[in-house]
Amino acid sequence: MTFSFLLQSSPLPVSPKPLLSQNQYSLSSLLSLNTTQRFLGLRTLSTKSTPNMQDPTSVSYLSQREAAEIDETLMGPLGFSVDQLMELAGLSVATSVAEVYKPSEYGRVLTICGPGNNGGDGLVAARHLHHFGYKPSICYPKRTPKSLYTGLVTQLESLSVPFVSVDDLPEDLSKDFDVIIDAIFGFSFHGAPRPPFDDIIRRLLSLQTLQKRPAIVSVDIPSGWHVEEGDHEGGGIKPDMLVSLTAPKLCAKRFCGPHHFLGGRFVPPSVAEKYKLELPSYPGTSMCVRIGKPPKVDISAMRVNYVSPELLEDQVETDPILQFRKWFDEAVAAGLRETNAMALSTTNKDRKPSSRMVLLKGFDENGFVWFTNYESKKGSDLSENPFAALLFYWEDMNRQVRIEGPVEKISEEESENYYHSRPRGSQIGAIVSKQSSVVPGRHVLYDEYEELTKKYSDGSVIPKPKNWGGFRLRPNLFEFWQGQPSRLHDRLQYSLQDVNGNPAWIIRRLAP
Ligand SMILES: NC(=O)C1=CN([C@@H]2O[C@H](COP(=O)(O)OP(=O)(O)OC[C@H]3O[C@@H](n4cnc5c(N)ncnc54)[C@H](OP(=O)(O)O)[C@@H]3O)[C@@H](O)[C@H]2O)[C@@H](O)CC1
Ligand SMILES: Cc1cc2nc3c(=O)[nH]c(=O)nc-3n(C[C@H](O)[C@H](O)[C@H](O)COP(=O)(O)O)c2cc1C
Ligand SMILES: Cc1ncc(COP(=O)(O)O)c(C=O)c1O
Ligand SMILES: [K+]
Repeated sequence: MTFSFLLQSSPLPVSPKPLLSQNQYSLSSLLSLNTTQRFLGLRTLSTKSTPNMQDPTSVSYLSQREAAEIDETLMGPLGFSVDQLMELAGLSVATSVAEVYKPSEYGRVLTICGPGNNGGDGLVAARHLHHFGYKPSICYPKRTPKSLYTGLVTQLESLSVPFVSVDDLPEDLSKDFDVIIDAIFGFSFHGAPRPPFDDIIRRLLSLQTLQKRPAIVSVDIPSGWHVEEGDHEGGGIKPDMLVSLTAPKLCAKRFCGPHHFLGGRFVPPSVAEKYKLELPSYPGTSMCVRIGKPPKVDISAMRVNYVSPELLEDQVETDPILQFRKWFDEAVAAGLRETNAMALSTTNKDRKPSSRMVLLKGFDENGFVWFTNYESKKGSDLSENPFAALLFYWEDMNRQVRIEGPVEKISEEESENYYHSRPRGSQIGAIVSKQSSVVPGRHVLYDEYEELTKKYSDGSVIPKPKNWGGFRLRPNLFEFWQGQPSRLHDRLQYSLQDVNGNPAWIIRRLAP
């Protein structure tokens, strides 16, 4: 089964999801699942899970001369070719755009390309955006007859990306485009814009008075701005996004739009040292990094309109465990992070509820298993009221699964087996953590951790604490939720009922 999920979302940053192909859930295969999850955790922690926001005051800015010098150094002694740098610069622009403006909402992208390398970056960005699912158009009035540029044009033509002449550009650019990429002038701009770019920049300026207008993304320099002094007279374009390449130029200090990104992940340490460049580190494998504060958002206006395939009664499995397995498989195949993370809700004897995330470590017809400290808050709740609710939310698939039922401890043997399959550090962590109790400070945990690490450095077996082990929830209720437009979601509930003296799963559709 293939999926085409459309998220119509507000323009918030999204994270590229790493792919994995882990597909085992029996208790016997817990070790491999665990390893994959740890690997993912590490990878994604260093990529996008923690937004990499930079303090703009800690970033260095380049003068026009320095920018040109770095360019010459890269393409001279450092052995880069202009094609290479342009490819990486254009890719950075495309990935920055994709971080903020989703193709489902901002598909129609006009790239306006100037005569120099800034224009070349625009051509490359348009090609990548095409492959990312956008519908780019290009306006490239002063073509450079060099093979690098004619090659880029040929590549775009082979993708049927339309080229629009200045005369054919609508006077009002707001109707036909959702994003306009300003790749007109870069750091070699000087003086006042000459035709036809003066008129194009005027059209970009006239957009500013409109309420609904395309987002303007400037490559390296907002075109028309002085490379060092920026929009010092205040009459220039006000881009929504600036993608600085290599390092921000001095004019970027005057950029006050919501999205400032850095791209051009190719600066070698020698260049960074020579020009005393203080630059943010790129997260994970990303080609861009946000500089500056995240944009202010209106929380009340944050919403996603879900668009997904229908979930119909005659398509689902009659056994909810099989249906869960199907959705779990699909979530894993889609590369979702921590597919096995679930919210666990418990109540205490006073009927007060409490929720937290735990990791699912196995499921089958006997139930759903997770591991924890039996003396934790959740452990104490479950001893007072052995019923719980589990909740999975697979955001990228517009899916939610609710599972409810009675809970019991799993056997000591099962807990022992799982405990010893965990990384030794986590085994020691479980001994150190008197989970849910008050700790006077971090050092208390770390001191004991260090001590035990030394004690078990010979590789000997780390004994499982008596109070650590698994719980199993035996489901009597499932609900599979698939988000749909206008909040008319599909909800199929499975409840375990007695039918002629036999337990049977009854499927009912619930109102959204
Ligand atoms: N590591 C790096 O550094 C990397 C740099 N990269 C990219 O290169 C960009 C710099 O490129 P660049 O040097 O080709 O200059 P750029 O600004 O695109 O245009 C110059 C053209 O504009 C023209 N022009 C000038 N003023 C004008 C005016 N008033 N009105 C009209 N035209 C005017 C000028 O003509 P001229 O005045 O010389 O006759 C010339 O044709 C940089 O910003 C970044 O985007 C990345 O690709 C890779 C890594
Ligand atoms: C994604 C995620 C997975 C977690 N998995 C577990 C887990 O499997 N077992 C566990 O004891 N705590 C896990 N935790 C920590 C719990 O959420 C919680 O902080 C801890 O168990 C204490 O909860 P309690 O005081 O309500 O008992 C996880 C946290 C997150 C965010
Ligand atoms: C406190 C605690 N215990 C247990 C787990 C489950 O970890 P593992 O996959 O190593 O069993 C987690 C996971 O986040 C956790 O935070
Ligand atoms: K530009």
